[in-house]
Amino acid sequence: MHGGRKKAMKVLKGMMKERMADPERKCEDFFDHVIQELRREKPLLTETIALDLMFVLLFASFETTALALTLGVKLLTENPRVVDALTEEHEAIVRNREDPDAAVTWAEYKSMTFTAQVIMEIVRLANIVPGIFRKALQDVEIKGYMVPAGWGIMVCPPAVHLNPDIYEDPLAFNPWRWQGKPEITGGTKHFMAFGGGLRFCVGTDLTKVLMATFIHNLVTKYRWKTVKGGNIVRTPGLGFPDGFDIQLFPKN
Ligand code: HEM
Repeated sequence: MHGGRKKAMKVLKGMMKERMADPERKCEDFFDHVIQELRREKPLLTETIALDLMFVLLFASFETTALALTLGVKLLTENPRVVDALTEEHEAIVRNREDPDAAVTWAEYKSMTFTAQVIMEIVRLANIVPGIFRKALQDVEIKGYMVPAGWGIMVCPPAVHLNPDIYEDPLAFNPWRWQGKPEITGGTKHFMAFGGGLRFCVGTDLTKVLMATFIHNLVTKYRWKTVKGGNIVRTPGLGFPDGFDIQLFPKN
């Protein structure tokens, strides 16, 4: 991770230098907006902070979604019943389209009831973010323990998501456990894969759309088999030390 960060920072630094040197450049993406801010007389951030921000955002958006999908494909591979139910949902969507090759529409996305349950179940088990940090603003007593004001607190979402008192047979990949439950749009005491409160993940809806679109294409267009890897480590973040390679075959 440390080496990876160094390499990514080098690439970002290079990009920043190149873009800063080109005053004619059009504002095309978020990095350009940050650079525009840096060009102002009194910028809100320094170059170092801007680079850290770009790195953290890349990590928070790309790495999280990719990891969740990797674990998702592994869980689907091990649970063919879930793949069957997903295939049914998505093939019905394609059948109801005028143009079967058209892209997923918003209405179609909103109709993916079972897929939404699968995504909840993937992120519950993935526990991509194993710890969330907060600070006690005042003395708080919890179950007889006093947390003094000013102390740092690490909230541990996996302890909630894998608690058998909250989730029956917690290690089982069972999307049906979410059936009929109201949609969770923020963090709750029992679900905090995207954090909660003021710092609730801003990318939640985006990542759900990305995952649903990926699943849609996977189950309507392909079959697949595992080629290698798939072993999981928690250090404490989720990792695949030997990767997870699959081979895709066109469905028809
Ligand atoms: C499976 C995918 C994802 C998971 C599990 C996830 C998880 C989280 C969690 C737990 C937090 C709260 C951290 C805290 O309270 O300290 C968070 C915050 C955040 N996430 Fe995500 N995230 C995901 C995808 C994304 C995506 C796709 C983006 C951006 C496009 C994103 C951007 C952010 C940002 C900017 C914050 C900080 C919000 C703030 O502090 O106000 N995340 N995420």
